[in-house]
Formats: sequence, structure tokens, C-alpha cells
Amino acid sequence: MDNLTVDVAVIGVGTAGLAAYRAAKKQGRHAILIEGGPYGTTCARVGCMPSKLLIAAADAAQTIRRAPAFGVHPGPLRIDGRQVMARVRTERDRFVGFVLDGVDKIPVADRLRGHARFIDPRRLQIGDHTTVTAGRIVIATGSSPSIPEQLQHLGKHVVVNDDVFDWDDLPESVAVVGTGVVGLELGQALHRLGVRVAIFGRSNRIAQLTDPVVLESATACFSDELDLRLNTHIVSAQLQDQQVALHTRSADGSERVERFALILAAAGRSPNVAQLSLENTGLELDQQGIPTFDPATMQCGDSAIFIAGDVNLQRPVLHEANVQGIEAGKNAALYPDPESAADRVRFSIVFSEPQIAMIGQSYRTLESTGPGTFAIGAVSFQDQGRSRIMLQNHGTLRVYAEHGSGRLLGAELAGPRAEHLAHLLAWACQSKMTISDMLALPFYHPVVEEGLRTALRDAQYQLTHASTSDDMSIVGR
Ligand SMILES: Cc1cc2nc3c(=O)[nH]c(=O)nc-3n(C[C@H](O)[C@H](O)[C@H](O)COP(=O)(O)OP(=O)(O)OC[C@H]3O[C@@H](n4cnc5c(N)ncnc54)[C@H](O)[C@@H]3O)c2cc1C
Ligand SMILES: NC(=O)c1ccc[n+]([C@@H]2O[C@H](COP(=O)([O-])OP(=O)(O)OC[C@H]3O[C@@H](n4cnc5c(N)ncnc54)[C@H](O)[C@@H]3O)[C@@H](O)[C@H]2O)c1
Repeated sequence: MDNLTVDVAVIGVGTAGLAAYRAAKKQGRHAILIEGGPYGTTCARVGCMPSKLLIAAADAAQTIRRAPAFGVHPGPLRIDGRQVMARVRTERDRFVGFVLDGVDKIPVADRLRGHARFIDPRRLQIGDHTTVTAGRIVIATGSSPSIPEQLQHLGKHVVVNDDVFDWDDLPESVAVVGTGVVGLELGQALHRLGVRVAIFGRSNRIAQLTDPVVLESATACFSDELDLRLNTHIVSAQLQDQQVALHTRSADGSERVERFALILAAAGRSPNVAQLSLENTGLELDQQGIPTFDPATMQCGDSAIFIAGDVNLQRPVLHEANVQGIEAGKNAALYPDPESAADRVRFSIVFSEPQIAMIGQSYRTLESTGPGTFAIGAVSFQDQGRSRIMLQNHGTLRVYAEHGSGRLLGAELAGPRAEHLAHLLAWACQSKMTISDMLALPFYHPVVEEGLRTALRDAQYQLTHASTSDDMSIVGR
């Protein structure tokens, strides 16, 4: 058994772990990285990048399908599944290659391979070959897709996102279980690429939206295009002749049995904590077995253990994994005197069509503060000029503003170019801008951002005229 003593040990070489390692080194500490799985990060290997590659192919198909509405007739659409998946894999490998190049540049002595688990709060066992004694430890172990119990016996007929991006060809049919972010992005992309897809949600929720008006609008858009079965429970799933017979029950009690080539489990992700032997750290753990921690410092209690990225389930998106990693690595180096980070606005984007985005405080959070505390401004994209020009006039945006101060508190939207609107809204939120501040800024014409201006004007009107928070009106253009 080898023994190693270091200042900072980082468990997990994903986005958060790499950022933590670099931040600790920057503070002059002797830091090491420990990885039990493949290098390359979830984002590049099986997450952000390959999913967007698949979506890009689906968008290309959709543009062709939509072309006749503009008087443009491109001829019959043919989708070559092998070519689609070959490009996804090749480009994915290229992105992974960049990460691997970065890992290669880290001194070999700073990289340990093997699964890490705690022996005590300052010691780790790596595989069966090394013991690491560390002044501070950063947990950056990410999360893994959950497979609902009723699907676990299906063997290779139940797949998760990781499997999709290794396909050689597109399957004939897929039942997607889960209407969260992964289910919606991958389900819609596969549907657009000619796969027979049904998407099953056990509630009426879509992609974490909490605003009932935006949710209703988004549901209408997706239901128009997709075989979307909300409020539907999986009763059972049986293997029959190399297919899965999926038995479902919808809210009205009606039952169906349908056959699919594959089931895609998109039912959320679990933190990779189960095999860390966290019971040996003495840390307080929450119901999911995650150490309780201070989000301003990433420190677990007053220990020398820090936690960053998807593993803490707080904000499981890429930019947060990076920033949390930096904070955790820096504060591990500064331990016992960690520094608190400034508040960062929450912000997420779903790359479906229409795109979905949530910024700042959600409708649900604000609503729980009681009526009359916030005003809502809304716009429907149906008659919004530029959206209509592009034939992407679907969805709704609602912005939330604080009564009294007029500050922008948050927004939820489903609509065209939401990825760009979301950035404007996130930056305004982070800068603590008021609705008046935002309306004083220039808006070009004709752009989708003019839709945002309509919502802001509506919010301004509500702030000055309305007394209650939840006026469900939606104004056009
Ligand atoms: C399909 C999909 C699409 C996504 N798309 C987007 C997107 O478009 N935009 C966005 O912002 N986010 C997206 N995300 C989320 C984003 O990928 C994650 O937030 C981010 O990759 C998390 O990084 P991380 O460092 O926390 O975890 P990871 O990159 O998963 O790193 C954790 C590492 O820890 C290792 N590990 C685990 N346990 C141990 C152990 N005990 N010992 C040693 N090593 C261990 C793992 O092998 C892994 O390498 C997507 C996710 C998925 C699944
Ligand atoms: N564009 C992006 O930024 C992006 C893309 C993909 C994933 N991600 C990240 O990955 C995380 C995980 O995504 P996800 O879609 O797996 O999780 P999610 O939490 O968004 O959705 C999970 C869905 O599965 C459903 N579900 C849970 N258990 C179920 C069961 N037993 N049967 C049926 N349905 C069940 C839930 O009701 C929910 O609709 C997201 O939180 C997100 O942060 C981000």
C-alpha cells in the first residue's frame, strides 16, 4: 500500500474537480486529483456537448420540414441515422479530446486513479493501492442517472443518456420516462430525427418550470408536436420478443400497453455519495446522504471537507460546477479561513424547441412569500414580430419584479431564442437592475428582445397600477 500526504485532495476529475484542483494550486497548495472512472467530464462525454450535437441534427431536420411554410420546397427528407450518430460521436470525441489534453498537462504525480472512500475525515483509501492523508478534501464526484425500479430488470433495453451517445444508429422507437430536462431535450431530438417517441411524465411538470402560465403554454407547444403523456404512471415493463411492452395508466384511469425498442430513463440523477463511506467523516448528512454545506463557501460544517458540482444537487448545471469548484478549491486552500462568495443568480436553459429558461427566483419561491410581494409582466410570443417572421412564435415569458423597489427578481419562459433572453435577464438580475433601468436600455428592431420589452412594460404597469401579484393577463407583441 502506498501512502501519500498532500495539502488538498480532490475527489472526481469532472468540471468541478478540475476547477477545484487548479484553484487550490493557484493558492500555492500541493493538490492532487483522484478519478475512479474515465477522464473527460460528464459535460463533454455524456452531457452538454453530445446532447447539443444530437439536437443540432434534429434542428436541421426540422428546418427542412418547416421550409414549405415559407414557400421553400427542399424535396423528401431522408435521415441517415448512422451518419447522424457518427457526427455526434466524432464531434463529442473532439470535445473530450480537449479535456484529455488538459488532464495530460497535469503532472502525473498529481493524478491518482481509483475509487476514493473516506477512512476518516482526513484520510482516503484509493482503490486497494494507496492511502492519502490530506489537510483538506474536496468532494466533486458528480451524479449518475437514476433508473426507476420498475425498469431495472430490462437489461440493455433500458438506456440512459450515457448510452444514447454511443449508438451507431438511431433506434426504431423509444419510450422516454421523465419530462425533465434530459427527457425533453433528448425525446424531442429523437422524435425530430424520425424515431417513434412517446414521452411519459408522472405529473404535469415539464423541465422544472414552476410558473403555471408558462407551463401551460409550454405544454401546449410540446403536445402539438410530441406524443407527450403527462400524469401517466408506468404500471410495468416486460421484455417481449426483443422489445419492451410498456404498460401505462393515465390520469383518467385508462391503460395502454405499447411496444418500444428501448426505454430511455430520464428520471433525474442521484449524487455520487453512496460509495464514499461518508459515515467515516462524522459530517452531518441530509436525507439523500449529502453532507450539509454552506453554499457561500462550499464548506461542510466547520470541517476541512468541501463539496462542489452536481454531487451537492444544488445547481446541477455546468457553469455552476465550474464556479463551485473554484470556490471549493480556493477555500480548501484557505482553510480554516474560507471566504464567502457573492450571491450568484440561478439560471438554467433547456435546449428544446421552444427553449425553456428559468432565471433568478422561481415563481414557486416567490409565490410562497405571499401575495402582493411581487408583480408579474408577461408576453406571449404568438404575435411577437420577429418570432412570427421566423415561424417560431410559440411560448410565453413572465418576469417577476419586487413591489416597492421595482427590482427584477426572476423570470420563467418558454419561447424562441430563450437562451439569449435568459442571459439578458440573468445579467440584469445579477446587477440588481429595476424594471425601469432595463426599459431605459436600447432595443433594436425587429428582434425577439422586443418581446422581453413588452413583458417589462407590462411589469412596470403592474408595479404602478396593480395591487395583487398574480394578474394572469398576457399581452401580445
Ligand atoms: C444529458 C445531459 C445534458 C446536459 N446538458 C447541459 C447543458 O446543456 N448545460 C449545462 O449547463 N449543464 C448540462 N448538463 C449538466 C452538466 O453536465 C453537469 O452539471 C456537470 O457536468 C457536472 O460536473 P461535475 O464536475 O459536478 O461532475 P462530473 O463531470 O460528473 O465529474 C464527477 C467525476 O467524479 C468521478 N467520481 C465519482 N465518484 C468517485 C469516487 N468515489 N472516487 C473517484 N472519482 C469519483 C466520476 O467518475 C466523474 O469523473 C447536462 C447533463 C446531462 C446528463
Ligand atoms: N440544458 C441543460 O442545462 C441540461 C440538460 C440536461 C440535463 N441537465 C441537468 O441534469 C439534471 C438531470 O436532468 P433530468 O432530466 O434527469 O432530471 P429532472 O429532475 O429535470 O427531471 C426528472 C424527471 O423524471 C421524473 N421522474 C422521477 N422519477 C420518476 C419515476 N420513477 N417514474 C417516472 N418519472 C420519474 C420527474 O418527475 C421529472 O419530470 C437537471 O437537473 C439539469 O440540471 C441540464
